[in-house]
Amino acid sequence: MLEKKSVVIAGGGSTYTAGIVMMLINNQDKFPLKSLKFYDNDFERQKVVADACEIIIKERAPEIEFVATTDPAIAFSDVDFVMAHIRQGGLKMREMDEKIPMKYDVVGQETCGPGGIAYGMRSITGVIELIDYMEEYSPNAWMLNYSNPASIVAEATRVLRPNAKIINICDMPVAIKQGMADIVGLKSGNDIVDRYYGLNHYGWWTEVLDKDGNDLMPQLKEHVKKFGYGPDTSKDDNDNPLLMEQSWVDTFAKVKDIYAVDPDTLPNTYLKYYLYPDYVVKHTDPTHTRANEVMENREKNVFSECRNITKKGTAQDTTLEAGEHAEFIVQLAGALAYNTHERMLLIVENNGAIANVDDDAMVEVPCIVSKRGYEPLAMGKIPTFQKGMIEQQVSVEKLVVQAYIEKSYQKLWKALTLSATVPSAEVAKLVLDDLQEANKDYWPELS
Ligand SMILES: NC(=O)c1ccc[n+]([C@@H]2O[C@H](COP(=O)([O-])OP(=O)(O)OC[C@H]3O[C@@H](n4cnc5c(N)ncnc54)[C@H](O)[C@@H]3O)[C@@H](O)[C@H]2O)c1
Ligand SMILES: O=P(O)(O)OC[C@H]1O[C@H](O[C@H]2[C@H](O)[C@@H](O)[C@@H](O)O[C@@H]2CO)[C@H](O)[C@@H](O)[C@@H]1O
Ligand SMILES: [Mn+2]
Repeated sequence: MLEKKSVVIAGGGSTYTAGIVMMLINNQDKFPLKSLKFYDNDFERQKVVADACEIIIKERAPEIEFVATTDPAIAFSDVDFVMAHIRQGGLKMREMDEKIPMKYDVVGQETCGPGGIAYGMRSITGVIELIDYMEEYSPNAWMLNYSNPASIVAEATRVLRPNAKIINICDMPVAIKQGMADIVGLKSGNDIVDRYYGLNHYGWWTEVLDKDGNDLMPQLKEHVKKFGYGPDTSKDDNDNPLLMEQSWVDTFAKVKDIYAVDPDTLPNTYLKYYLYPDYVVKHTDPTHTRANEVMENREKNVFSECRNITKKGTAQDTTLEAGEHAEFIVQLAGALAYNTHERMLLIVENNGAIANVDDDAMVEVPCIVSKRGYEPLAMGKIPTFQKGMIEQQVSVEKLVVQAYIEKSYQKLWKALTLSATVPSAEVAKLVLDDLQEANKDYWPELS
């Protein structure tokens, strides 16, 4: 009989909250809950999701105590896990992050390049606040953090709260592994055992095996060479839900060109922003970016379905469902709670995991997760190409965090200048000045 746990979801009004609730409910045999709380700093937004989730819980797992609140003392008391996914500034500020760089023909992206840097400068404040609430009200709890940009958030928490029990995570490798499983005919990404190294949204696979130890890389490389992580276009058998959206279809297909640069490894999709920034700019509509698509699709759909459930008073035929994103965070909580020793990709302090990268870099590598926390696996020495890229990007992320702490315009300018997505210091300054103006309600005042 497993001991029941209590969870607070921070960012209760997120478009991902309902999916995590569905996953938690479906996993009551593996991760039983005593209580589930929602916390958000926007009462109205959270209420839409909370009202629907209250109905879902009453219908499917009425034994779980449910509370939604904007009061940190209520939210963070007596919990074992904080599952965090806040978006400081909301999707409206994401739109700014994406559109401002595009004015100067620079990649406009949520987590990469100047947009990611701008978002990082907003997120640090919010995530540090959540850590402080957790440490005040439930000092033994773990925070499992999805809030982006995960690399910059991870570096900030390493520096500002070095002893905090926070694990920063990303679902992109999880989604890619599901894509790999589809390519080789395995059921799930969980059937894959991998070796991977890099930073968040910036990494490479060196080994992909099945559970019997068979090497899947040759088959995957044959596929990726032709189709990236997209489906074989000669067949009509794609059922990956992510590939229902054209922008993700394009991203998965572009992996073909990322792979061509280093055919010894298999890449993370996000490397396209650093290796092909000119292509990305050329293929982005500066007046209608991904933030617009998310507001018009995922946000609209989730919120209208939640309102629908509340209006009907039942969720019996709901379209809300749990995906890989929810599966990963619930699986991680289960591994920490019940000592499963599962192998998972986490964003952790390097300390030798990548032998020829600085110890204090926040890297993404496979870890063994148990009641004691996580133990990173040694990935050994990496080649010159990846080492050079990683050192450049780690420096960008460190400069952002230093700029935040020291309130330094100069350091932030250096961070943008050093990003592989930005062509010159001059362009970096133009983009930075516009981002600073747009973020004046969120960033520390820089001088
Ligand atoms: N790490 C990953 O791989 C991964 C995957 C998917 C989403 N995400 C991240 O998850 C987050 C949520 O994404 P979304 O599209 O659902 O965003 P969203 O805007 O729909 O939801 C975020 C919620 O956080 C709340 N919020 C913002 N600042 C807050 C604060 N300081 N304290 C408490 N609540 C706060 C907002 O009111 C909102 O309800 C984003 O940071 C996104 O980038 C990360
Ligand atoms: O543009 P968005 O908001 O749709 O996505 C941005 C996020 O993209 C990645 O997450 C994917 C994930 O890989 C996939 O499994 C599924 O859950 O969709 C997610 C996006 O909707 C990325 O890892 C995140 O960091 C981004 O925020
Ligand atoms: Mn991610």
